[in-house]
Amino acid sequence: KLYQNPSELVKTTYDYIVVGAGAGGAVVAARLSEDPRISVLLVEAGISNEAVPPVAIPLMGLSLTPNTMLDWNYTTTPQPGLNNRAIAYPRGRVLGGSTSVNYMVYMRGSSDDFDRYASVTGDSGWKWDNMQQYARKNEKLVAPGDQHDTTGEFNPSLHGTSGAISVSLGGNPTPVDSRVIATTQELASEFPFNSDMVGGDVLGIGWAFASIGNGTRSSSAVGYLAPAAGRPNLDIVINAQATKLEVTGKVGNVPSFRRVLVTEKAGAAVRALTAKNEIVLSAGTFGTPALLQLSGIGDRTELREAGVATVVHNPSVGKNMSDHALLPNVWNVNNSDTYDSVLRNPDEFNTSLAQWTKDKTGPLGSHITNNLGWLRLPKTASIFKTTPDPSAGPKSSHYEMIFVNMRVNPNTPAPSTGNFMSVVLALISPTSRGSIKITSSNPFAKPLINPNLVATDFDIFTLVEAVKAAKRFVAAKAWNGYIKDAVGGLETTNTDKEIEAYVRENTNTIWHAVGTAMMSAKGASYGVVDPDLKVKGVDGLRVVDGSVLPFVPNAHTEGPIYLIAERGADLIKKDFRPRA
Ligand SMILES: Cc1cc2nc3c(=O)[nH]c(=O)nc-3n(C[C@H](O)[C@H](O)[C@H](O)COP(=O)(O)OP(=O)(O)OC[C@H]3O[C@@H](n4cnc5c(N)ncnc54)[C@H](O)[C@@H]3O)c2cc1C
Repeated sequence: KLYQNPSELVKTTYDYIVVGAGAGGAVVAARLSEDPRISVLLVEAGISNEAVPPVAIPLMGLSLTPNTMLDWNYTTTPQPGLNNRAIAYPRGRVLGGSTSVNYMVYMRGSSDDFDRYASVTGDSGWKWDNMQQYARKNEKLVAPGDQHDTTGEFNPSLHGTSGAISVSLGGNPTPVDSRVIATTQELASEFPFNSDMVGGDVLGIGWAFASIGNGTRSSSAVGYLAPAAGRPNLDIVINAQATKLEVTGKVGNVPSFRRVLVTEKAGAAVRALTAKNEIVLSAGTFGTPALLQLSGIGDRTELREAGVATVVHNPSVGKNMSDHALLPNVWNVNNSDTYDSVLRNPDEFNTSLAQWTKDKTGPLGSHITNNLGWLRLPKTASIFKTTPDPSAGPKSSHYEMIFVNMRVNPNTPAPSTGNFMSVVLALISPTSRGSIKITSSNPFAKPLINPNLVATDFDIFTLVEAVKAAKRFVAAKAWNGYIKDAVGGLETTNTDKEIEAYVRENTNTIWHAVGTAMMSAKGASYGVVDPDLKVKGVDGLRVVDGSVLPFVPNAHTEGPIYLIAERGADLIKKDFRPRA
């Protein structure tokens, strides 16, 4: 049953309480409640995804954040690597979490990523080969919106066809796509074609998948919660913010945390809810460490400064944040068939909306990108003299190229005229690490979020090289007559020094922060959760969301987090014993 706020809840005790209904929490709540013996309450601070129709419309994803009612509306601390700019950091505050507001690029990561998670945690269950069963539980490959012939665009044997999330190739061909693919033939040694990036080797350029089915967003709310919502053993409460976990006893000499305080908003009544088995934290890379810290689990000095009494001293809580920095590069193009005009011209928008409403096709039903590329610095790059290669392995990249049939730039408003193409770069194997910490015991006060983007020599080096690679890419003959000129500052970058200044002035984030409650081996001297996702040093708490990933993967993060959550749900189910 769906409750509109915590005061409506009839029951206050469940076997499991899951906090946060995003990529992690929706999976856990849906999978646990498959077992009719298990009662589950899913607690979500935000509203229903169905309350805001544009959530379902793929290209309107661009308008859902930042600074909207669907967003936690975070701003980072000033970023030294970005000329001290403080940037917006959106996070979904809605059923589906960030999967209801994100841009829907769908990937799994590289085999190296998961093999590294296994080796860092000492748990072979996180290995790529073992995780493929969960990829299949997650993915339901469906035809693209325009039903085009997809032969040669992917390898069907690698995909799931009966999972929870609808996944498809781009449903609206753009003038950019064929030129990108032609460039992979023309400049094959530097930019080879990858026939399918979900197979574990991400390297090369190929066709992109999106969590879109029938021209509609397939979020964790749509794919996992909607089919489970009628189960008598699953309750979901929205407009319900968890503000604190409370100690309910001791097991051996460690404290149990089986009570969570929940409220609709500051000043509203507080409900105390009890989990007989476990509380599962799925509040995301910012929400989960913040809730741990508010509850006295964190670095004791930071907690003291925030006015919170320490229950468990763990200096790793909120640390080790790794994120993909994003740098949009934009060119004017000789073609009026770009998405720029759909989004700024009311007549075109209304025509497209009518088309989408009729049959879910057209620009609004399409994905922001039809092609992606995952690339490495050359082995001979000078940076490797001073920095060991931070990538997860040889099938993993240092930077990504995202090809977009419009101007993308989160830093400045779109101009009122012009047609554009963007090669958006993302820094995939950063060596910078950031952090999050609360500054007050007030759960409604914003935490300090410091992704610490582009803070190292490796990160700036890689982005500068990536800009040069993007320029080489669009200099291919395939773009003759299409690309006019670079804009947004790119046009005046010739030397490495000029490119560096441009990078620092224009880089943002692609919103993939992970790692702030990282997994590590049992008994390790660092880390927040064990490989079974149980919080170290306490009883009754697990974390299942992006915060457990020790390194940001070779993927847009929803896919890998879905996989982690599918296995996490399996681990929890295996441990289930009815409790009085
Ligand atoms: C604008 C944007 C674009 C993105 N684009 C892509 C993309 O194209 N492809 C991709 O793969 N990934 C993308 N991502 C990233 C991806 O969506 C996230 O990595 C992923 O959803 C994170 O999953 P999660 O479960 O860790 O957290 P979330 O999905 O963020 O879920 C956390 C949930 O917990 C809730 N919550 C937090 N605190 C509390 C509390 N105290 N009490 C109750 N509830 C709470 C939140 O409201 C939210 O619903 C994007 C993200 C953003 C913001």
